[in-house]
Amino acid sequence: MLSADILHVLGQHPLGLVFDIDGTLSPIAPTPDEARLYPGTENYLRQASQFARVGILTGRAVEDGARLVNVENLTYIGTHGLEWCEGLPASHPVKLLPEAEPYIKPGQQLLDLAEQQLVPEIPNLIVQRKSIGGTLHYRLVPNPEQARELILSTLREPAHRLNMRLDEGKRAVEILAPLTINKGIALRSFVERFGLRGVIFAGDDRTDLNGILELAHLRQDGIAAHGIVVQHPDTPPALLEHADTVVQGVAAMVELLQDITTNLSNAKSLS
Ligand SMILES: O=P(O)(O)OC[C@H]1O[C@H](O[C@H]2O[C@H](CO)[C@@H](O)[C@H](O)[C@H]2O)[C@H](O)[C@@H](O)[C@@H]1O
Repeated sequence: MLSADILHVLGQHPLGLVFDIDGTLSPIAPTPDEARLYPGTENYLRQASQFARVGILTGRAVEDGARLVNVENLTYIGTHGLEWCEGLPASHPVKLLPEAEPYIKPGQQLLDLAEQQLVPEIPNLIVQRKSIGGTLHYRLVPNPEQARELILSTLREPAHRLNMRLDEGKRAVEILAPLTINKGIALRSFVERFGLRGVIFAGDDRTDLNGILELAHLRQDGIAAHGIVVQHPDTPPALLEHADTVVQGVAAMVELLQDITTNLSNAKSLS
């Protein structure tokens, strides 16, 4: 059953629904390429897009996130807010924010360095390249904690020199542009771009905290906003603290998405 607050948000027009992918709509998989949407998710997203603006807000590159979701007529926002695509990239242009462009080359240099120095040393390390920077995945390496330390110690100085930023994700080190753009700023841009009066955002990890925190600012601006956190054993406590709704795992998140879609569809048929 949907809470009164979610029902209130769903009653707003125009309405936005924004989702993280990994850990939210897709269970965490051993490698990024093995990740799949939870069964049924594509259909619910497709249905929801008939009644609301649906956004996919991910740390993956747009091309990669869109390959995984593969639903037309959604807004794909990738690389933690740096690239946007209105629809699937096969038929719509991917736009990189202009302020991110100076960081393409330094990001490539750091990833080249990782491939030269870290890949030969760390068995099963995955280097995932994005338009800006990328991610080093150490989930499958024999000694993950040792690998994490080696990655950070090898890249810290070059990252500083090249004016890039390192951060950490789930069994991963992220190479990022030193920009203040994050999922919170991207979420606000999405709301403003479509003049939304209501928005629901769902996420599960530390990069999603910026999105969840931005909802309070949107509420101050008169937008009905609701944050859903998908809880896993390693969910950062700050996310749970600021959530409006907490669901247990991806299956429960997709069940909630189904309820939201059904509600929107019923409301439409009554109007
Ligand atoms: O901030 P997010 O939008 O959640 O993106 C963070 C990273 O998510 C993906 O990696 C994670 O999921 C993989 C598939 O389940 C898993 O194998 C990996 O260990 C996780 O870190 C994605 O591949 C990265 O590009 C994102 O940066």
